[in-house]
Amino acid sequence: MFNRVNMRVKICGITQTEQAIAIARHGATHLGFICVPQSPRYLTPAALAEITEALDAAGVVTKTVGVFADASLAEMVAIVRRANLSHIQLHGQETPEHCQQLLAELPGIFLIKAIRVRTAADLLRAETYAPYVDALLLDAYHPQQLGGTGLTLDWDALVSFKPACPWMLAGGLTPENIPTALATLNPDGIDLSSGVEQHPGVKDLALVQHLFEQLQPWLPISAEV
Ligand SMILES: O=C(O)c1ccccc1N[C@@H]1O[C@H](COP(=O)(O)O)[C@@H](O)[C@H]1O
Repeated sequence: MFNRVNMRVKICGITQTEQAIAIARHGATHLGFICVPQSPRYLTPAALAEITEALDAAGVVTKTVGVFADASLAEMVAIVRRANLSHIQLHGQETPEHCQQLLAELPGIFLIKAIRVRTAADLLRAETYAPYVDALLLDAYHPQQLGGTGLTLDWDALVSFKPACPWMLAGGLTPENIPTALATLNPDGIDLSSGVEQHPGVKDLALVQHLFEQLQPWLPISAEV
């Protein structure tokens, strides 16, 4: 078993202040907030800003990730500024050109491009984003849902995925399957949502604690990028 340093651990789909604080204290390096109105985990900009202000007030140091899907540049800029987010995750059909426009508008933002993987061609497409983003994220494909599906990727099909930037594994990760996922692959980070949830938007803090127990062999973790 390898001992991974600089592992990023993102817990996504958080909607409650107390849970955000607790999850960061468990060791999450990145907290994800869904800014996609169709999602059952959607947070209004006001509710998101309330949570990030509470994190600051509690002295919690963590990266805050706004998850968007095909949102307008103006909307993303407004929400990032209002909630003082450190990261944006693009989970829709955004192109490398969109990534460049976003970085020009928000210099200093950390940009994660999510690719929903169906075929090997999607992995090649993912690599074309590497010059324009800080990290890639691979998620499972679902025909009707953009994310938070609980579906896992075919990890064996990802073993040769070595993009020219850090990458994070998502899609159906749970405290139980995370050791196998990390032993199979060598991602720079992991991202969990429904696998540590009671129901959409409400996390199960016992599962979050179990996750970090399972991650002990891969610690220390790092919030870089
Ligand atoms: O979680 C959502 O509702 C969501 C909606 C729209 C875009 C992305 C969304 N979530 C992303 O899904 C993956 C993980 O999902 P899971 O662990 O399989 O439940 C993660 O990248 C979230 O950011």
